[in-house]
Amino acid sequence: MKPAERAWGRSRWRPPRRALLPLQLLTMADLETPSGGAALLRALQRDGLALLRAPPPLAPAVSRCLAVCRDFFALPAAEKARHGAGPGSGQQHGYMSMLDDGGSECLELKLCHDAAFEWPPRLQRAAAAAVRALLGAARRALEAVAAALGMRRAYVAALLDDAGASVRLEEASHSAARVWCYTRGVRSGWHADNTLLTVAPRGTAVGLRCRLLDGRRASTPRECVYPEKLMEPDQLVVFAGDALSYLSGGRVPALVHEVIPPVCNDHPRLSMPFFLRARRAAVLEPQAASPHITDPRVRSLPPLRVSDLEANVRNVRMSWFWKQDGMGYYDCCEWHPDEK
Ligand SMILES: O=C(O)CCC(=O)C(=O)O
Ligand SMILES: [Fe+2]
Repeated sequence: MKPAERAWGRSRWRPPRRALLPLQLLTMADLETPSGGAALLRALQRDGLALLRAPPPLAPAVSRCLAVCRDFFALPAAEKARHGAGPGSGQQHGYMSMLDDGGSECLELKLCHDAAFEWPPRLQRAAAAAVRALLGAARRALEAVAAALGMRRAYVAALLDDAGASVRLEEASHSAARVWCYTRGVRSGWHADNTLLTVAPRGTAVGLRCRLLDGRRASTPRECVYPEKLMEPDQLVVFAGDALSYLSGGRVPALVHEVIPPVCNDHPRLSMPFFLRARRAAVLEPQAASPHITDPRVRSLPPLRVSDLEANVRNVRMSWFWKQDGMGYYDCCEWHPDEK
């Protein structure tokens, strides 16, 4: 043993855990302070993602929801199909099977469902607790980032109108959790989410792979990170999607990521990312959000309806100047089938 190692072994001092992480780790209390918000923004800009220690009720609520969902996914296909609601004003939600092409299936659990949606038995209460906890954390993270960006608080709040279930669905925020079941171990494909922010507890197995931003070209594993390898059960990974990226005029990049689920049909990987989205009818206006921005490229960004961003009309999500920098970070991105 070398002397330095012996000294280390005797010392009672241990480096703080966050020093071991290549990723920024924040608490909910950090988000209440300007320096915490600035640290989250810096991490989203530098790495593309950050870790957030969630409030104590979150982890048990998510585990309970995943346990009920696991039972649901084990049901016969015809029974599961009864709990899907096709695209409509509230968008597709409930059960969706992509087993034939993507090898996965999921339950999209929204805050507001349209009348066609029938909850799977036992799921509603477990899902509501988990979704509410994830929504709370995601909103706090968004408020903190928006404040650090100097965005108008009232503008951002108005994008997220989560009024009760009786509202018109087009006018309601369609934030949602997706419980994914990667039944056949097929990779999801690289993509950026269409969200303002995505927050996700770790899945039941490691599978999420993210392109680190300063890696830029993501062709080698060294430039990617599997955040779930670093995460504790009470932590969330937080990253931006294209809606926040647009609203910030590219100051916050949307994280490029994919899922490489383990191939194990008996114990498929389950995950529960939460997508914080604006109302579908809302219009994203970078200048209105941040009137102090003088960059002419940002000032010339036209207002963009959330539903157009989500439908990726005329490939709008690849047209923005910060995606044209030639560095390849956004290369090879695919859109989810329901976003085409
Ligand atoms: O399953 C996961 O961990 C993430 C899924 C994902 O990236 C998505 O639904 O957009
Ligand atoms: Fe995603």
